[in-house]
Amino acid sequence: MRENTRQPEAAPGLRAYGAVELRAVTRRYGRTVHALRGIDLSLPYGTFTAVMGPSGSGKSTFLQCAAGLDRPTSGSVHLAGTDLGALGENKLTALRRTRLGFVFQAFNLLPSLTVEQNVLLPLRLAGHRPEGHRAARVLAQVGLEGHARRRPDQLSGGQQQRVALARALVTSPEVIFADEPTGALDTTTAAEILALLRAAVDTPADAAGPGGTGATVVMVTHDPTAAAHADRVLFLADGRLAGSLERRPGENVPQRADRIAARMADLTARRTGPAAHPAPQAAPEPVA
Ligand SMILES: Nc1ncnc2c1ncn2[C@@H]1O[C@H](COP(=O)(O)OP(=O)(O)OP(=O)(O)O)[C@@H](O)[C@H]1O
Repeated sequence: MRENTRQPEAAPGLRAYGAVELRAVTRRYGRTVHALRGIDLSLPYGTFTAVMGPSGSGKSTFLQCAAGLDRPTSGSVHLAGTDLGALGENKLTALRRTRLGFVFQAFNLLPSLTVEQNVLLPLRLAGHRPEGHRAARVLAQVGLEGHARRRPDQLSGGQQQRVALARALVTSPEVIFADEPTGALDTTTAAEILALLRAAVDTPADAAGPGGTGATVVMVTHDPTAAAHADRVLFLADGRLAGSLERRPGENVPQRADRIAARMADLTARRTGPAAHPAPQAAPEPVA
């Protein structure tokens, strides 16, 4: 079900390229709003990256451009080796449907469809015959065995987000883009969803990446605890990368969340405090 644009499986040199690569990406709205001012990054296969930043810093714009939902004003985006700028709308849509997964804050399930039908929707839209066993596999993966015939309004919020995650996983996507996936959930349920995203990255059996890595996850969040589940947190400020934090070996989620919250507080203070004039120019840490 992959497109021809996909790179050969397990080509050793492929690992030299990221699953998500942005080069000098800018996005302007009209003449005056510079939502992204030149983003360069490479996210390795089988990694979990969180993107944080103050309100208006460009997180959603970044996610939209990285996921091929929006086109940059300048610069290039490569997903798993495919240059999105070289694709017309039809090919871009096909790539999104077959090689990417999406999870949103509002779940975005179709209320009139059963859980199984919702999960199989990406396969249907991609023109494949939906196979019940694939829905059963991903529903088991997210802990929803036995719920296939229910409708979304018969499920809790956490269960609905599990369905959305199963729907994102059903095509074994190379990259999963998540926009505030825990924003509408309580703390315990949020932790469960984050553990499932983490598992999608850590489970080679899902074989989404070349050489059998798990999925690559890119998640926008406001929540330091959610970001603490990622391998790396990227910080955006005023449309630029303003540093990153790496996961430290042996550090637990609360400790990491504290570090992330401190960095966010620092970014926000630079923006709003007396030192915020002129606009912050934090020296970006190099992003591999
Ligand atoms: N369609 C649009 N037209 C004009 N300006 C826009 C549009 N979308 C976003 N912007 C502007 O671009 C900048 C970045 O917005 P973006 O939504 O990417 O930020 P964000 O970090 O996701 O914010 P938030 O955390 O509040 O959701 C903001 O100044 C915003 O007002």
